[in-house]
Amino acid sequence: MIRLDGVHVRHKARSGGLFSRDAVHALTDATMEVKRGEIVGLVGESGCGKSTMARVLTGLQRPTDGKVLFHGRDLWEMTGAERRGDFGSAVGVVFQDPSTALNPRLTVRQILRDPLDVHRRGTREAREARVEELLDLVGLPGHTLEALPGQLSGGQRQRVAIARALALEPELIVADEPTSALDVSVRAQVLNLLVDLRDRLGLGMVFISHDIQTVRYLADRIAVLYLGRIVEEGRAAEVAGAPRHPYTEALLSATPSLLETTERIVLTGPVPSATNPPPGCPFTTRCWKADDACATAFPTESSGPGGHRWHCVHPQPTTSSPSGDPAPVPPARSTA
Ligand SMILES: Nc1ncnc2c1ncn2[C@@H]1O[C@H](COP(=O)(O)OP(=O)(O)OP(=O)(O)O)[C@@H](O)[C@H]1O
Repeated sequence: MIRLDGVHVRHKARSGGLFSRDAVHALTDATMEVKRGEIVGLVGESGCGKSTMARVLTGLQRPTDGKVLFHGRDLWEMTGAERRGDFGSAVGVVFQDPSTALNPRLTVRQILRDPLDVHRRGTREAREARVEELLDLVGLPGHTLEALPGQLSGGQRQRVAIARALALEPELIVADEPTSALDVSVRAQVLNLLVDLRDRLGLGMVFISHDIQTVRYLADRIAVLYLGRIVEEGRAAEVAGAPRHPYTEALLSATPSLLETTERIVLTGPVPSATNPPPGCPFTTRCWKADDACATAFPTESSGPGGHRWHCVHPQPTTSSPSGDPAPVPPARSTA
């Protein structure tokens, strides 16, 4: 449905309010695709390029290089009207914080009707019927329609935001950390709702999170981002059950599940600056396996079964089954 082909996003770096000659490499050579009915999880630490990827996928950010193909058509060769119209209605976005994403002065009815009015969808009666259908889709009771966002709980507000994203019957939903601002008690409900909507509507979905254990629970495929690069990508069972990139293993060990006995890998130091990143593997400065071979050039792509691919000179051995079973306990280590 949608494919990024060698996408780069670079920004001009600023220092002290002035633009410098340096570039911020927010995304480098990103290639990935999302099929209909599939949930792709994007994971990585803060600043690794997740939101940039979301902006590229939703047409809000034009790549500096590379292509965004929607059903094979180059998004940036479409006219502005096509991009806003056909593409704009085919992609829905759910943001992290529903408190700031919803206009506090509009009722839920007005919030849900707004995209239908802007895109002139059907008659007035048809739009009203669609608004009620949307509320039903996300499991909210009818009286919610007359409420203001401030009168709803965080979980209910996020359901409204999801309903709004569905208003124009999109093919793709991009959800940028949609549960991070919510109470722990309602997170699972919102995650279940997203999976349920994918199943019922056959949507493609990109789910962005810094928490690989959450992503593993609902995604079909996972792409792991580090300093603007996709360092590993594949089916969730392989990436989370038998990771090949040390960074993926470190992310997995950071939030171990109750069933797993994998020892925690402590990554020391921050993610390096995205301004003029080093030519080699971006993970070199924090990797316990790094040697001179890692510092010279970005590792070429290696691949395994099911489209599993990774960029690492010293990949993790394939020790565990890709069924998601726990990997054997690795030796204790730290990058300190
Ligand atoms: N408009 C911009 N101008 C300059 N640099 C930018 C701009 N937007 C993003 N960046 C930089 O690009 C890199 C990737 O940012 P991005 O927001 O995509 O990361 P992220 O993984 O979403 O982080 P977070 O989880 O904190 O939102 C960061 O180094 C960020 O500082």
